[in-house]
Amino acid sequence: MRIDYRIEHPVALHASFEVAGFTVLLGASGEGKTLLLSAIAGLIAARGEPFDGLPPQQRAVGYLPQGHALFPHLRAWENVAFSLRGARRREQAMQWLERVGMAGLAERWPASLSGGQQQRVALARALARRPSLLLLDEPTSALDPVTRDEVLAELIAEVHQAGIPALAVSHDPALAAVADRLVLMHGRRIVQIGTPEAVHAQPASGAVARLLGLRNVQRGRIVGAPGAQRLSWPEADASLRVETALPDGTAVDWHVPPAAVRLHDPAAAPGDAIAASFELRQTSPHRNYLGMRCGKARLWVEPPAGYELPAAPMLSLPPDAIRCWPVEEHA
Ligand SMILES: Nc1ncnc2c1ncn2[C@@H]1O[C@H](COP(=O)(O)OP(=O)(O)OP(=O)(O)O)[C@@H](O)[C@H]1O
Repeated sequence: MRIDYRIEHPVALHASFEVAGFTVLLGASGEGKTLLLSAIAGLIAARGEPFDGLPPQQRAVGYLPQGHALFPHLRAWENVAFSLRGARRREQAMQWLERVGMAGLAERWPASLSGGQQQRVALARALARRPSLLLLDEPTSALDPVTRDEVLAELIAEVHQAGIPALAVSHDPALAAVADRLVLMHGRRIVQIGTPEAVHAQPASGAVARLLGLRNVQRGRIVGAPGAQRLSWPEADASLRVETALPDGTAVDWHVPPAAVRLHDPAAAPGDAIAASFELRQTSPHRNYLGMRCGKARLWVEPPAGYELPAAPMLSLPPDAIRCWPVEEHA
């Protein structure tokens, strides 16, 4: 389904993109993601397709606002039945609750349900309207990481099974990772669209790289003519070797993958290595990162297994591992 909406107030925003399967619109706080969903749902004044000019109740959207917004004075099943009409509304509501694994808690009040359970009831309520488009505002924000992954897996399975295109807006890179399609918003416009694989392989800008949650996105400037270029990194008072076609003086966002950063003992460090000090360790089941302070900046390093950090480590960055993007005007 093609979305094309233009908002003038309270901020100017234009978004045009295709929603297919589980589509995630990723954007920083304040970009206008909630406004866009409200516009599509008909809750604020805006022009656009689909649903242009229709009052909210006539728009075939299932909208899950932030915090789920269940009616507190209605039981779980009554929340789901809210938009249903006819003698079978209770039965139908129960069928939707069954689908999201909540039939056993149908008589509960929203306040007695966990965040994940409320989310499922809200999803059942949105689906019960038989929408042609599902809108989800920050669907993972109220959930702890374990619940988040479970609820998300169910949500996506449900979206795929129901065959309803879903647009989720978020600034959570974890949500972006499970999308069928990613839409990146920066500076109140769409800056990149693609599968998570394609976007991760080629982020269009430093802003996109930050939105994807990449570690080690820094600011700098290209200095020198092609062939003899350096990357000036003021925060660390460093000048790095770099391979780029960008001209002398270009302000850049740049990125180096943590696994590409080399750690050295000072006695064996290359001439242009940067002095660093250990700040923190971040360990997860599959990854082990060291946060290293370099002047005013922190660089994340992913050392080889069993690596013993020297007392005064030095860091070097292979030029071919550094990716540079010109800084955008509005960045
Ligand atoms: N009713 C309003 N009056 C004035 N400004 C508003 C109003 N609602 C939103 N804004 C402004 O519009 C911009 C976009 O807001 P919006 O809530 O859509 O951002 P968002 O991308 O959803 O952010 P977040 O991720 O923090 O929820 C923000 O700068 C916000 O301050």
